[in-house]
Amino acid sequence: MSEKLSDTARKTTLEPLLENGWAMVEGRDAIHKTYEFENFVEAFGFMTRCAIWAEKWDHHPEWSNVYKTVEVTLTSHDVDGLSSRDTKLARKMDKLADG
Ligand SMILES: C[C@H](O)[C@H](O)[C@H]1CNC2=NC(N)=NC(=O)C2=N1
Repeated sequence: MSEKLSDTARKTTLEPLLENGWAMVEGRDAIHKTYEFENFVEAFGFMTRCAIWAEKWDHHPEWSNVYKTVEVTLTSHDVDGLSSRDTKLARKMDKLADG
């Protein structure tokens, strides 16, 4: 359990993500990103690496995969909105997607 992101945290931790391919989801306090990979194995490998961190941090993405595309939505269900667990997981996912 944590708290919804404060206005200050939205400026310091959310904005950099919004400049790096993440976007607010319409009608929800949630962020979304579409990752494109070379092929299915790269996409599924990314999901496997993310899943290990998600489980370790007990924070789980809403996501789907079609061939080499992975769609990710992050929000914190327990606070019904964005928390620092979402920005932390988003940064990790961006790192894992890079290599
Ligand atoms: C009991 C357990 O800690 C909760 O169900 C966790 C698990 N993973 C979660 N993931 C996300 N995205 N939001 C949550 O509120 C959440 N809660």
